[in-house]
Amino acid sequence: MPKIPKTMRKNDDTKAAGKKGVAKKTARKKAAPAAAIVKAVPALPTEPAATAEILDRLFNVVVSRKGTDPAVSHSARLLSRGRRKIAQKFGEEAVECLIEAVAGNTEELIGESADVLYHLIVMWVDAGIHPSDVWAELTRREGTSGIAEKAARPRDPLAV
Ligand SMILES: N=c1c2ncn([C@@H]3O[C@H](COP(=O)(O)OP(=O)(O)OP(=O)(O)O)[C@@H](O)[C@H]3O)c2ncn1[C@@H]1O[C@H](COP(=O)(O)O)[C@@H](O)[C@H]1O
Repeated sequence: MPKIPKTMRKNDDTKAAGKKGVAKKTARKKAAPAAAIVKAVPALPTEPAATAEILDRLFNVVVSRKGTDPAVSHSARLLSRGRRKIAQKFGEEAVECLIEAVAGNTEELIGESADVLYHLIVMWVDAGIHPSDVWAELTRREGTSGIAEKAARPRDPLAV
């Protein structure tokens, strides 16, 4: 076999693959584009992202439960029991929430916060309030400090 100059051997993949180390390098080089494609395709989400959008979704679910079987749906049961019961349940959950906050129980506070939000949404459904009404009010307030807002309120002349 005729002797191949060193410079040519360097560019010959077949030769290079036969050498330990060099073969690995070549393999890595060739695999790179495929790896990049795999990285570029995001994995399909198996469950919805845990964001505040859950509040809108939960509202829609609770609305859909209105008038359905109270034996099957807790929301339907609560809604069928009327405004006073709904408000009472919200109040109970709020108290449980503040108890956990004062006790410094972080995990329990998270759970109770979820209870409060769920019961608040049931209260909105009963009262005919749409979440977007509340989001609009929060947006209107955005950027206004509570201190400034309070100072701008008209003073009650009868206040002591
Ligand atoms: N987020 C909640 C949620 N949070 C709390 N709860 C229920 O709220 C109830 C609170 O328990 P309590 O013992 O305090 O209330 P209670 O059983 O009414 O007790 P009483 O005051 O009547 O004695 C429990 O049954 C909880 O399971 C909830 N029930 C439902 N949801 C959501 O609402 C969706 C629809 O639920 P259903 O309407 O049940 O289909 C569900 O898929 C969830 O996403």
